[in-house]
Amino acid sequence: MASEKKQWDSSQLRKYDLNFEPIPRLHYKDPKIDELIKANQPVLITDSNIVKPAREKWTLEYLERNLGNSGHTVYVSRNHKFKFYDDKKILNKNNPKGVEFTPPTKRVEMKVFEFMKRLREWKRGEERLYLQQILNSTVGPAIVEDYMKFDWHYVAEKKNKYNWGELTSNLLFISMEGNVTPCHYDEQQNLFAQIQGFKRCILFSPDQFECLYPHPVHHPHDRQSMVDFDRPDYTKFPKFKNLKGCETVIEPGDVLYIPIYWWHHVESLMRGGPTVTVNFWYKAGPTNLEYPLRDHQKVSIMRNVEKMLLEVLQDPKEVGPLLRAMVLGRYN
Ligand SMILES: O=C(O)C(=O)C[C@H](CCCc1ccccc1)C(=O)O
Ligand SMILES: [Zn+2]
Repeated sequence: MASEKKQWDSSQLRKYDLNFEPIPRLHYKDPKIDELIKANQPVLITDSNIVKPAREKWTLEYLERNLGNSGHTVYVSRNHKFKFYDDKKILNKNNPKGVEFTPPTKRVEMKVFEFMKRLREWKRGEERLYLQQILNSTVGPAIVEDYMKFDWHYVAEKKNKYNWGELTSNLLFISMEGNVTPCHYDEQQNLFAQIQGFKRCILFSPDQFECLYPHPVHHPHDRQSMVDFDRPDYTKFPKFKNLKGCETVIEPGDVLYIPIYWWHHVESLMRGGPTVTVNFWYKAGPTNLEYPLRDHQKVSIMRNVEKMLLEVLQDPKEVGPLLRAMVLGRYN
């Protein structure tokens, strides 16, 4: 059969000093999908109807007409990176225990027609925009109607089979081509449904924690890697060169399972046009402690130790010295 025209090529992927295994791509009826999800392994699910109505209708024009007239959350960046930060951890007058921090991106409320205008008129080199909006009652009725027609039976079946917690939110992402969400992990299970355009997703398992150097838990960039993938500082982060990951390029109609605590770097392909994604975030299900512990459970334990130490020491500057005093020369 005529070879399918490849819809993108490797020149559209950013170059990193790393190489990756491919993430398995399986048809949504393939039972191997369940084995992988049960084992908390990433898998790309193709040809599903999970977000079928969106696949059929959510063009940028349709979204502009139907996303509703309230302001939407848009991040603005002077470069291609949109490193997420948690406002609640920034030092300010009503948060004296916060951290001195200059946000790398601006967050603004923007009407959808203004966002779309900026998208259409954007020239390379100008500041970039990234709309990241929770799908809730503020969106127009047509969007709500399409949302109700997602294949909720399929996602409910997965949720129950793996005893995930409840669905916390669906976020809508509308990104300019070339935008990057730097490497981070979330404490939620994630079904990541691609609607328009192509996104390259690079994933690392929780056991790569030592190679990715996350910011301290109390930092606004909690859960984000400190390593700049574009210019890694191998002196500060020597283990970054041992990093092992897997990657895939998701296409419209694909759904990527991003397991809880798995690191992920996401980029909208360069010169690939705007991208539209909807994610499904689920809380972790109840976990009974079984031994040997899973790697993501150790990450959760480390987080709790950092939180507890900050709680009792009060001063973030004392946490490092105490941990070093406790382990150096004793536990190594
Ligand atoms: O769905 C996910 O988990 C992603 O990381 C998708 C990612 C945008 C995420 C922005 C963000 C990062 C951290 C906390 C809250 C929001 C993308 O697609 O660019
Ligand atoms: Zn994420």
